[in-house]
Order: sequence, then structure tokens, then C-alpha cells
Amino acid sequence: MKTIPVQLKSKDYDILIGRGLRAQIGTEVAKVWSKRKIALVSDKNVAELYLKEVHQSLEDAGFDVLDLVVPAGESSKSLAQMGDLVQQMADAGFTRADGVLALGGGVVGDLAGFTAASYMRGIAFIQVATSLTAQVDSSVGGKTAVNLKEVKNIIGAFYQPDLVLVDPDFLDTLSDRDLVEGYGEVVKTSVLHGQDFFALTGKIKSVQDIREQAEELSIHSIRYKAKIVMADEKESGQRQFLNFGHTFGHAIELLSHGSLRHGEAVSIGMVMISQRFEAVGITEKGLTDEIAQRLAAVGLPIDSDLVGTPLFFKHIVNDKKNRGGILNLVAVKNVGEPVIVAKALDDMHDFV
Ligand SMILES: NC(=O)c1ccc[n+]([C@@H]2O[C@H](COP(=O)([O-])OP(=O)(O)OC[C@H]3O[C@@H](n4cnc5c(N)ncnc54)[C@H](O)[C@@H]3O)[C@@H](O)[C@H]2O)c1
Ligand SMILES: O=C(O)C(=O)C[C@@H](O)[C@H](O)[C@H](O)COP(=O)(O)O
Ligand SMILES: [Zn+2]
Repeated sequence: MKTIPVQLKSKDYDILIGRGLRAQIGTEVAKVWSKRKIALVSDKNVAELYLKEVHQSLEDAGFDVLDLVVPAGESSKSLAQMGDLVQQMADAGFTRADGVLALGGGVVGDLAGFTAASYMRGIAFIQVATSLTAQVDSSVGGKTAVNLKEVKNIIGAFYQPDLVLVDPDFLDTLSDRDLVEGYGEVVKTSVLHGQDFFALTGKIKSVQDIREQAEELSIHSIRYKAKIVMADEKESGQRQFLNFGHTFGHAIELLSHGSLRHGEAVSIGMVMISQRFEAVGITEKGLTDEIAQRLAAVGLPIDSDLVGTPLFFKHIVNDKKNRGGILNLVAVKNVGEPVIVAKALDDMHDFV
């Protein structure tokens, strides 16, 4: 088992990565939490596969467990769903001494995390990451949020967990499409990180390759993300790099009305923004093709007609890197060399 420590001003916690960790969830949680009530949040798909055993493992470790199951999919990242969870926790008598444990992918993690951040102004939180997106990205760093119908992650909090558990064996039941979606974020991290990791994603040519290398991909991704988060927890500087591809990506995701997953939209977003920065000489010639090859090799989309439409411009205004009409776009000059390029929103039509 690998342990990656995250040390922040407010708190320190560990990310544990290893096959078979699933069987020890209760034991690991009991190392960081005293006996308490736990709201065990998962979605319908994950609950069918794993809720019973995780519930039992927590009970065996002495916890009093309340199962909270939400519908699967992005639509559960809503204020209504969060209100429902809060209501059930209040009805069950949860106090500030209790906790929330997210068992699921990025949707469950973001939703349960924001619920934990808000309930009685904050109760303890743990993430057990079951999708590739969650294992390589969303469970790390404390971004939690829900959406409004037309805006991604518009209401949320930076709220760090007490522990993150990553067991690659969970991925055995994840569909190929959901696995590949998560791989979009892996390619993002590899181009930000540097030549070693980028060379590794260069060798991934199939879904099977992702499955076989999942643990190594997670370790590389988490190490890099943890380092960035430790340096800039609240995204005032270099954490913005982790948003590479997301200005276009979030707009495309929303405009697709559920037909594209987050990682698929980010895949398109990375390629299309990189093409534009390559055209103006900021991105090294040929890098966009190298990124696109990695994504296309596993079937990720790399192009969309939605970019540049009037609605697209309406959505990019909502990017959290928009500071008073100036949009901080993430460009990658070369592998391992991300930079922020500030653009006035008024100039975006010409740029796109
Ligand atoms: N907080 C962050 O830093 C961060 C980072 C990246 C993405 N995100 C967010 O994460 C979300 C996407 O995450 P996701 O890709 O995990 O989506 P998801 O949580 O919807 O999971 C994808 C699908 O896989 C299923 N699933 C999850 N684990 C499974 C398993 N082990 N076996 C079988 N099925 C399983 C889920 O039920 C769902 O149907 C988006 O909302 C995105 O905005 C957040
Ligand atoms: O952790 C971060 O920081 C990220 O930006 C990771 C992204 O992959 C993730 O999709 C994040 O939720 C996007 O955040 P937002 O601030 O653009 O809503
Ligand atoms: Zn993302």
C-alpha cells in the first residue's frame, strides 16, 4: 500500500492507495475517526455493488451507519439533492461529532463533500474513490460543489477530507466509458506534470492498457495534484493549472445536455484550446497533436461544433478563472510548462 500525505495549513491527511483496501475500510476509518454516526453516501450503481459490504465493514469497526443513496449521474450534483441528504441527516440526529463518507465517483464525492462542508457549518468527511476520475483527481484536494442547471460547480467549498482511500480493484466493475472518461484527466495531469508522466501516457493505447496501469496512473496523478494543492489550496495561483481544458470543457459539457461526460468534454477542451495557443505561438508546435493522439487512442472525443457558438460564449463567462472580465486561460507552452494567459472576455470571440 502507498501513502501520499497531504499537508495543509488547516490540516494534514493521508491518501492511501492499494489493491484490497476495500476490505479494510472500517479499520482504516477507525484509525482517523472515533466512534460516531456515519452518513454513507453513494449512488445507485455503486450502492448495488458495494454498499452492503462497506456498511458492514464500518459497523464491524463500531460505527453507526446511515445509508444515503442518490441517483447515478451528474444531475445528482444539485441543491435539491443536497437538501435531501441534509434533511435525512437532521432527521437521523446527526451532530457536529458525526461524519460523512462518500463511496463513489466524482459526482458522489463532490455532492457528499459539499454536504459535509455545509451541515452544521461543517462535519468530518472521508472519501472512498470508486471511479477512475475520483481515484486520479476528484477525491484529492478538497474541491466540493453542486451545479445549477446552467452552471457547473457554481456553489461549493474548499473542504478537505480526513482520509482518502483509493483501491484500484473497484475499477473492475467500472464501465469502459466511465474508465476512459477518467483517463482524460490523467492525460491532463501528465501534460502538466512533465516528460516522465507524459511518456507513460504515450504508451497507453487501449482501454485494457488503462486497466492494467490504473494503479500507477493514480499514484502519478495524485502525487502531482497533492503537490499543487499543498502549494495553493484555494486556487489563487498555480492550482489554476489543474483547470487546463476546463474553460472550454465545462461549456461543452453543459451544452451537450448530458450526452458528454466531464472527462470527455475536458478532452475536447484541452485539444481545442491547445490548438488556439499553438496557432498564436504560445504552445510548442506539435504538442497539440501529441495530446490529441493520447486521447484519441482510447476513444476520447477531441473536437466539437459547440465551440464558438453564441451559447458557448455565454457559458465561458461563468468560469471561476474569470476575474472581473479577465479570463485566466491555462496554456501549456511545452510538456511540464503550464502558464496562465489572461484574456479580456471581449477578446474571446477573436481568439476562439
Ligand atoms: N472535485 C474535483 O476536484 C473534481 C475533479 C474532477 C471531476 N470532478 C467532477 O466529477 C464528476 C465526474 O466524476 P465521475 O467520472 O467519477 O462520474 P460519476 O461519479 O458519475 O461516475 C461515473 C459512473 O460510474 C459509476 N461508478 C462509479 N464507480 C463505480 C464502480 N466502481 N463500479 C461500477 N460503476 C461505478 C457511477 O455510478 C456513474 O454511473 C463531475 O461532476 C466532475 O465535475 C470533480
Ligand atoms: O482540483 C482542481 O483544482 C481542479 O480544477 C480539478 C478539475 O479536474 C475539476 O474538474 C474541478 O472540479 C474543476 O473545478 P472548477 O473550479 O473549474 O469548477
Ligand atoms: Zn475536471
